[in-house]
Amino acid sequence: VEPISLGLALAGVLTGYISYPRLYCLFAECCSQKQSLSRDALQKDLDSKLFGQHLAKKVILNAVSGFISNPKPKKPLTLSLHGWTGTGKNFVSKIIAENIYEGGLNSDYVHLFVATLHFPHVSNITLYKDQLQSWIRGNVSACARSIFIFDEMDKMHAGLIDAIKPYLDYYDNLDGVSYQKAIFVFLSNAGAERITDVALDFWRSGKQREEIKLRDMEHALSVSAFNNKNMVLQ
Ligand SMILES: Nc1ncnc2c1ncn2[C@@H]1O[C@H](COP(=O)(O)OP(=O)(O)OP(=O)(O)O)[C@@H](O)[C@H]1O
Repeated sequence: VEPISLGLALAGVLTGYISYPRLYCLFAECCSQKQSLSRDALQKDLDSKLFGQHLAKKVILNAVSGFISNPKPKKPLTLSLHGWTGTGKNFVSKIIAENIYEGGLNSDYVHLFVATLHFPHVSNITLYKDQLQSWIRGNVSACARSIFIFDEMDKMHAGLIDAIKPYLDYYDNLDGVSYQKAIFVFLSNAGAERITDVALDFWRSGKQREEIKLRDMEHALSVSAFNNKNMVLQ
């Protein structure tokens, strides 16, 4: 094969690879890869991996699959998961991430922040706030379907929570960026005592754990939220 013909053929393949996104996405992770999510696959994952969390399973399945299948959501999806340590909050976030991006938590489009690790010093709050806002803005500009997971929300400075709040609202765009397809997951131990109290009350009255309804928890959590400035649900 002549060098010129070979060069032209290679250039043609390269141009096709770069300009035809689906081809490119066969070899590299793409933001648009999983614009649709399999509800059945998510349900199967939740059923087979997550135990004892019937309420979380149901809410997460409906919220995540409904949100991803909506081509024009009015606001980002915000999930706030509460419970004692070791109840599966990080675990379920990983399941959600894996069902949206093949790389799961390692995906370029999934961002995990741990309050005590990433924002440890109260004296640096202004700096953290600027960095966090530009991180969110930059990543959503690059990929509208970005996922942000905030662990230890109950230990996060209230000023930083305020910095995130504008992105969770019904804005078409903020400074030229639309956040409506993004997903924010907040993990917190706040409200855990109330959740345990409700479960204990059900157990004491001889009821099954699965009989606990979302409204039983919502009431308990709203009381907790009212008394805790770091609860996102407020
Ligand atoms: N409901 C559950 N079903 C199945 N496995 C679970 C469940 N809860 C916890 N696990 C297991 O325990 C491990 C630790 O749980 P995980 O890190 O998700 O807890 P957490 O609620 O995020 O705790 P923390 O508040 O300390 O961050 C998980 O990786 C998983 O293997």
